[in-house]
Amino acid sequence: MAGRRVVVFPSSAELGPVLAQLVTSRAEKAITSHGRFTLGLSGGSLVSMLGKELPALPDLDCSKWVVGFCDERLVPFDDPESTYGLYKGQLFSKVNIPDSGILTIDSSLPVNECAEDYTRKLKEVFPGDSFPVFDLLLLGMGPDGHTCSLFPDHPLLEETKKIVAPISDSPKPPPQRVTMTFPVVNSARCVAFVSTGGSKAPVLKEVLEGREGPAYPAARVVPTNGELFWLVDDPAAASLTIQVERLGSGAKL
Ligand SMILES: O=C1O[C@H](COP(=O)(O)O)[C@@H](O)[C@H](O)[C@H]1O
Repeated sequence: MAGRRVVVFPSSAELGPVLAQLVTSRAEKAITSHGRFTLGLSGGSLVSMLGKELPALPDLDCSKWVVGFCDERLVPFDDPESTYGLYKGQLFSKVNIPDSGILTIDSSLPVNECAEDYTRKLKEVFPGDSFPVFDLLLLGMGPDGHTCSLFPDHPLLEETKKIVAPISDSPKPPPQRVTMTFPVVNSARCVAFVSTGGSKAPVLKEVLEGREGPAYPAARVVPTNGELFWLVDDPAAASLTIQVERLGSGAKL
């Protein structure tokens, strides 16, 4: 791992613009080095933050972006729980990512086939790699320490072969989902968690400062060769005792 950076902002209002800057700086670097930018998106609170910050950037050009989903809920795209559906309304409709560059699940399939179909789509985009190497993955973390749809104590935490796994018993609704596995997450060139709000404070402390017993899913995100950022706000960071960086909205990562 290139080193973990824990960066604390006064609030999500200051965090958002720096997250957008991180995305565009890694996009520029990737396009210069290999002609395209591969980005994995998570759902939850990230959707509205990215939907607010990215379209507001002047001259944002997403024509060379390829976007996948770190996890997705198996519901129709017009269901309010659909991560793709939410991004479509709040982000994709406002920026110029080509439709062919948005890797969606086929939500009409049963969950196992949906995971296989999404695996095939990822393999087409990353031919030759045993696990896809995304330029940037944006992750969230639930108050239970889950990330993607990798939940505490679930057998999927031990998955080492699959790129995408189905889950039918998600403790957080909806129960059927597909998720990238840890080998994919930990192969990325850069991973950034975004965690805001006081409800995340207890688990953030456990994840970043360690605890007895099995590691929370979010604590298992340790990119083999990539960068790892934790971008958090003051309420989420309230219980931390480790050294952190404190930045404001004009910062560059
Ligand atoms: O269910 C999910 O939750 C996590 C965390 O969401 P947040 O709203 O607490 O940030 C999210 O990262 C994941 O993509 C989603 O499916």
